[in-house]
Amino acid sequence: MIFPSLALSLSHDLQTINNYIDFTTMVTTAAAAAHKTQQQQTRVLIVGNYCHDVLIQDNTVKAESLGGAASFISNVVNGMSIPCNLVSKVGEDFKYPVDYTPIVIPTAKTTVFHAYFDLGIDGNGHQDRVLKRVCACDPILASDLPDVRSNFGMAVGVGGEILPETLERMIEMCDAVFVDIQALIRVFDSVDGTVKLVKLEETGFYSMLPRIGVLKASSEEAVFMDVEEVRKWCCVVVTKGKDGCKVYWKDGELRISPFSANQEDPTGAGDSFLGGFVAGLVQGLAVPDAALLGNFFGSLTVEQIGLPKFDSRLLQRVKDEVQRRKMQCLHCERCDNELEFLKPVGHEQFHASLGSAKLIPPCSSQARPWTPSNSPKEAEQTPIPHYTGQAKLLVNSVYEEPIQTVEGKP
Ligand SMILES: Nc1ncnc2c1ncn2[C@@H]1O[C@H](COP(=O)(O)OP(=O)(O)OP(=O)(O)O)[C@@H](O)[C@H]1O
Ligand SMILES: O[C@H]1[C@H](O)[C@@H](O)[C@H](O)[C@@H](O)[C@H]1O
Repeated sequence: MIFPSLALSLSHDLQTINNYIDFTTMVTTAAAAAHKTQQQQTRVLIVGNYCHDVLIQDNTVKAESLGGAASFISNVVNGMSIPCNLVSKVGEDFKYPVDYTPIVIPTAKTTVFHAYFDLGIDGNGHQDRVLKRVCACDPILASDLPDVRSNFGMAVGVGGEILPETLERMIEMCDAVFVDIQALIRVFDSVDGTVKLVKLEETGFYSMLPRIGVLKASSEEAVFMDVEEVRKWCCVVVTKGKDGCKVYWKDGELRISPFSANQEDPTGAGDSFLGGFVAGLVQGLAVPDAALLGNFFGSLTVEQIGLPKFDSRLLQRVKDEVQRRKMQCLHCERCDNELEFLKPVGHEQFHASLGSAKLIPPCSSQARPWTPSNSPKEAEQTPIPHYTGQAKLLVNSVYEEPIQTVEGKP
């Protein structure tokens, strides 16, 4: 049996059959390997440091929470019940309870970012925050990675912790590697840690592009690479905030529709997108459907402050929709081992089904009966001020300590 994501689309909005990709062998191999190990365990390896995020507006700390692309991504991947492995480094000051124990470096502190939401708006809404890395934990070395093969590797550093040797090792040990460009092109002001971006081709990572599967960038980051050049080597996904995303491959490109959202905090939207995208591929979706799942999780993330808490009924519904979609696409299997980049028939319907899942009213802690698997900690809610000053309830089960705020001392 062929891995479902290798299905050939019979879509009516086909561009031309010549657009069919033939260059993503690594992603394809990962999909095939994932299928082989499906009965055992698909391995997703997430590499990037956890961090502590401080959100600041009008000189006031609005919220503090666990951050780092690795935490947002594992939150989505776990939410979709996909097992994964995570390699991260923190200092002894790290107090968040997390699912994947980080490596604790006694001589270093946990990475900390301050995100200023009132410094960088340019009128066109292009830059919605200025980031400062005020503490940096140690880099993740090749020798820190597990000595076991993975199907999907995700290089998702935030503070410069991914070194060229780290990425090299991931390429060696993973069937396909997904990279967030923020792990490659960030540099940090030596005085105040302000995050600046450099051109991808000026980094030590550029020559590795032909050996990675997917490079994801936000539209602000995408201008730091030549998309037309890079798409010759690997698949490029550019996220476009409320406008969804665009997927580029060697001989085609596709815009993937967004989901509507009431944005509270953009932090982690790109990370959750990547988590949803990879979760979709692991589950056997074609690239456009997986990107839709990415948009879906991105839109859920912007609606909450900090690391989002996904409602369990919503997650169940999403898993059901993904299963249904997988079954729907089984009939259009393709015989050669290639990833499907074109929109499979029923893509719009899949978008509508996910959209309606967003309408499920959240489980309220009052409405849910207490059971041993639904512990009091899980139902804990913490008031947190809305960015506009309005009080807002956030489900806050992830943290040992509630999200810290200044005005709304929990
Ligand atoms: N306001 C929004 N409404 C709906 N969906 C959104 C919104 N903002 C982001 N998204 C979804 O999240 C994805 C990622 O968002 P975005 O392009 O802003 O990434 P990003 O700039 O990397 O985010 P961050 O750096 O804050 O994690 C988008 O492709 C989109 O699907
Ligand atoms: O927690 C956030 C998040 O992971 C963002 O994607 C990243 O850009 C920030 O640096 C980090 O503080």
